[in-house]
Amino acid sequence: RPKNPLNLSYPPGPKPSAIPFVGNIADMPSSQEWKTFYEWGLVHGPLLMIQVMGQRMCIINSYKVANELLNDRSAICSDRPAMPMVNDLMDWKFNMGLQPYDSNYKKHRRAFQHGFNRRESNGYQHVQIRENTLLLEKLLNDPKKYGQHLRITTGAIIMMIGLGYPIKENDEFVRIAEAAQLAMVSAARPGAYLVDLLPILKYIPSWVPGAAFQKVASQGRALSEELQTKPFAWAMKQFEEGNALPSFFKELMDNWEVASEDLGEARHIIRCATAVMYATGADTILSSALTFMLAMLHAPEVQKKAQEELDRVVGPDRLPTYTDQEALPYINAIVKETLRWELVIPLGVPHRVMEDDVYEGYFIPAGTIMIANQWGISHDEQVFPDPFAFRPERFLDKENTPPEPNTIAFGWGRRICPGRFLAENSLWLHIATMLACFDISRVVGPDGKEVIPPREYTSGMASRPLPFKCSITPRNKAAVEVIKHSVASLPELY
Ligand code: HEM
Repeated sequence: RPKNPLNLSYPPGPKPSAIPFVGNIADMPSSQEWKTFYEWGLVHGPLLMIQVMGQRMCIINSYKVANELLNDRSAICSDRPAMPMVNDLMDWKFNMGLQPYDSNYKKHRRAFQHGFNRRESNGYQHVQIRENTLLLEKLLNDPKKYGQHLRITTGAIIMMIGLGYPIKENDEFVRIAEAAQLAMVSAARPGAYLVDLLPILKYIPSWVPGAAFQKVASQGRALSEELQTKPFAWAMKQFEEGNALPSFFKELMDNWEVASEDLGEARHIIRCATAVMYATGADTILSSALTFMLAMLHAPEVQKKAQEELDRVVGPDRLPTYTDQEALPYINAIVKETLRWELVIPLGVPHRVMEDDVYEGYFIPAGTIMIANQWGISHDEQVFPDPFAFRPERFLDKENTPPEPNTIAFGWGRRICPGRFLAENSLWLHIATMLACFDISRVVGPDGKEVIPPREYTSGMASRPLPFKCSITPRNKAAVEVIKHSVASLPELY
């Protein structure tokens, strides 16, 4: 087929190097890529193209363009780039999020959609309520360790929903999942490892000087193996003994045909899906919950307003819960603003175009990698005026409603995050109950002044705030009583 038959121009972008082939490699940022890509957008426009070692990549910095390319043309834009470092060397092929858009992927996706559609996701609210109530108690007793408590809570929620597994202190499965996830996200940054650009490198043994990635890869591979086998073996045993609690795993085992007509294949898909579930679910929810805490230190007036709403609608005698959702518009707006203000996956997960395409007169050849700069899109001041401020009010303006941040933060088209309903449920409950019970405030520094922690985030495919100090104190006696009473009324076991 003739390439670019009409000789159209490619989308604009920063000028490539004069050295043939290397393209824009020298321009590629090594951290916080989304900020550089956002600045490029201001110079070159909402759709730009770069080229690195012969690989073309489009970077999208606008909601409209992302919708038109990644949602409306999802049928030709849902493939993933080959990521040899992660997929082959670290053996993350089990992760449907990284699989090419083919019939195998579609089976994995179907299992996930079945397990986490809106109705199924709401069916796990009792898990979120229980673990969240236990979190409030921990924060009452030991608020300084909030980061650690939150991590354990999100891990506990995911393990229970995914596998029906109650985590223990220093839990082995949590350790495996966290270590594997960390290895994966740091390797999956666009261009983090040269091997993704030069796939031939994957055949170089690890003792060759400069081939450090081989060592990283072999550690990653061992973790991936543990992640796929150990928790699954535990869950299978429970299932076979008839002791399995309701979970994503059990739902799929009971209805395995949704994954495949063939039992052997269905089991394989279920094993992969449960491993993916806790590899993708815990860290992402944790990151958004931490962003909320950080935002409260930046926008104390928001916290006051939210607490007024909670006092008026819910009152001092009980915790807010899911049935209050509709009556709490300001809390709902905070959840939206949390998803917009800082992004859990700032550059999304890259898509890959499967057929030549033309957009607004520009040529986009098949094989181009499409990166939606979700951070940049969420900070487009044409769409979200005063984008760096944490201002939930923007979602309450009936005349001028901006796009819903959950249509940005969770990605696009046929690849949109299948865990989004579950994630939003967790984040909502966390935000509503934290604001009902606690004042989240700045600590006072040695100079007697309040410290506002900077908005500093880790680099990598998934991003979260760097550790920051904050003070978490019960709002009043009633809040302490409500927490204690709620914990006491929890059933002893699931
Ligand atoms: C605040 C929390 C979360 C955020 C912001 C988030 C965001 C995302 C994004 C941006 C993508 C890529 C979509 C695309 O390619 O355009 C994605 C994919 C995915 N997410 Fe999430 N996610 C979150 C929580 C979860 C949870 C709780 C689960 C599991 C229950 C989950 C499972 C997945 C899976 C399996 C994929 C791959 C989908 C595919 O390639 O078809 N995520 N997520």
